Amino acid sequence: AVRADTCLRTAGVGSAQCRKYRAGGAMEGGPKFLSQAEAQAVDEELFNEYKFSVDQLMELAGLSCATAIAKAYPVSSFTSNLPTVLVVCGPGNNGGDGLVCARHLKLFGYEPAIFYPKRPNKSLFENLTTQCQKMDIPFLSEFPQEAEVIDGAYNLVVDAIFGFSFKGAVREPFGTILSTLKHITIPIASVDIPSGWDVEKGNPDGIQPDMLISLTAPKQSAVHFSGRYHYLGGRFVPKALEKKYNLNLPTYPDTECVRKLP
Ligand SMILES: NC(=O)C1=CN([C@@H]2O[C@H](COP(=O)(O)OP(=O)(O)OC[C@H]3O[C@@H](n4cnc5c(N)ncnc54)[C@H](OP(=O)(O)O)[C@@H]3O)[C@@H](O)[C@H]2O)[C@H](O)CC1
Ligand SMILES: [K+]
Repeated sequence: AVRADTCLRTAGVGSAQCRKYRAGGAMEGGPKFLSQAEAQAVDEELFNEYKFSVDQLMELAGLSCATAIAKAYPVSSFTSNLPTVLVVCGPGNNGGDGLVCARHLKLFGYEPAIFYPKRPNKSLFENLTTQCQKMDIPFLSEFPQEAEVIDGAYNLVVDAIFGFSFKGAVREPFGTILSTLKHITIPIASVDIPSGWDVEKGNPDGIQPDMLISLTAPKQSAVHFSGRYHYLGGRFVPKALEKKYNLNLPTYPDTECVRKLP
């Protein structure tokens, strides 16, 4: 059995195995890597046909992210006195996952701080913001301009800026933020997709996260992920939906909400 991501690393992009993957098929023994349209179709079906609410799935997605982070970067692995983490949240649901993740990180003993420059005028996001504020999670009023300042103040950056709806050239203020994040030396954990990457093609000049937490199923750009930790989270996909889209999801260990991918 060959997995799509390992096949690209070991057999090479041009190999027959990888052509099979790139045509969009599920690799034997590994999850299907979704196109942008497939990711959006699965998402819509979860909400419209299966009647999940955004709040429900966002809570599970954000909890998955915090859990995966706690497995890969336990508080005890940080060398600084305080287990500080900077969570950068974007304007859509990926940003909402980041807010939920920050809240769970705080409950897990981390010291998260949030930068959330573009806040949608919707009660879902307002409520998530209030929850974080009431849990004494600080919101930064400005993004640090120098990569060294981020390196000095934090142990990890959670990238929850853009997910599977990202398209085109990055607009401000996120262009400047991503340029700064390209120069930090502390690890980046990206939620669902490394922000600024094309959902299918990736971005060789973009940020290069150390961790990727793919939600529901990996997206095609995940084959270009070269960090140390790739986790799958969002253990909420009904079997019938998994079958319909040939997701070929791996099993999660007992009651875990995440699993590490090779
Ligand atoms: N099904 C699941 O597994 C679930 C996934 N979740 C998470 O949701 C995101 C997808 O969320 P969505 O709200 O659809 O989109 P994004 O968060 O990716 O981004 C949308 C916002 O980003 C802006 N945008 C898009 N492109 C650009 C750009 N080039 N520059 C600047 N800004 C951009 C966009 O702005 P518009 O002006 O275009 O509207 C939006 O504001 C998924 O990845 C998961 O993380 C759910 O939490 C749970 C279920
Ligand atoms: K992201």
